[in-house]
Amino acid sequence: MTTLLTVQDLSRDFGGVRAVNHVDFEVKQGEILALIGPNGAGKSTVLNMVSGVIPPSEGEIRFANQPMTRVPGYEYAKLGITRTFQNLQTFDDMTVLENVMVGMHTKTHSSLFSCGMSLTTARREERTMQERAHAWLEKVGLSSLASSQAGSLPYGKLRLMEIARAMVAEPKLLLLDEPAAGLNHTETAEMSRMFQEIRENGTAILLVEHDMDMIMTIADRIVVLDQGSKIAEGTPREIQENPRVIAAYLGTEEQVESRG
Ligand SMILES: Nc1ncnc2c1ncn2[C@@H]1O[C@H](COP(=O)(O)OP(=O)(O)OP(=O)(O)O)[C@@H](O)[C@H]1O
Repeated sequence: MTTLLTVQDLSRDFGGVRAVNHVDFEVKQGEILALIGPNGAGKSTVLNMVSGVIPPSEGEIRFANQPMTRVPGYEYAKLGITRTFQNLQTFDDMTVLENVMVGMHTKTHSSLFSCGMSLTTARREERTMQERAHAWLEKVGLSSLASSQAGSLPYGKLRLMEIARAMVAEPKLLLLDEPAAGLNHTETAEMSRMFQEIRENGTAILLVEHDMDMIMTIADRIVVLDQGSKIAEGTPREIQENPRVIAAYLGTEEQVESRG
């Protein structure tokens, strides 16, 4: 499988705190890679660097063989990386459809006035955008709520809306920060199925998540961080059996053994 994303020797300091410490991993085309670890392990910081929200202190990020360190954050969607956030980033006063269409601004031409586009072309582009947004709303099961105000939607549905918004840009790599947070069991299972479908359609996923059932069901590979450093990498089965990972989650190895 071709490598899509390469993270090499990546570190990030916040003042005197080293949040991420010399981390390496790769995401291959069309795979789901999960980034897990106890609270404060550095997962969101890695995701924020990979999505261009914050720069690394050291190290390199390459996407489709291109160094990303100097690429501004707003260019990422155009290059094929989109993301969702741990804390929802929605526009409550806009409709669900409009919220999803926001994800397509990088795919369309600039405004009618700035580029002198003809009205017919602009209308055609708007129609195409609407059709694509509707198609994604259907895939995430929100078609019937397209005209509802986003602010009126329950939390679980807003999470689905965010995924539709990230997917309308047709990314090669989708970054997800705790997509199952606050969802019930049924919603999490539905979301897991959707991620598998997204992978089958060729988009790779880098996922930060605490829900181990979801991770173990959908991840092809897992990278484990603890206190900023990578402590393990492997298949879900390898990770479940790794003593260093068990120790990081539950305390010391001795404690784990004594629990029997
Ligand atoms: N903007 C910031 N300023 C200062 N310290 C920060 C900042 N962001 C993160 N940190 C620190 O960096 C470390 C890693 O945080 P990060 O949020 O990346 O961990 P995480 O693995 O995503 O945790 P969680 O699972 O609790 O979300 C923590 O010690 C955190 O307090």
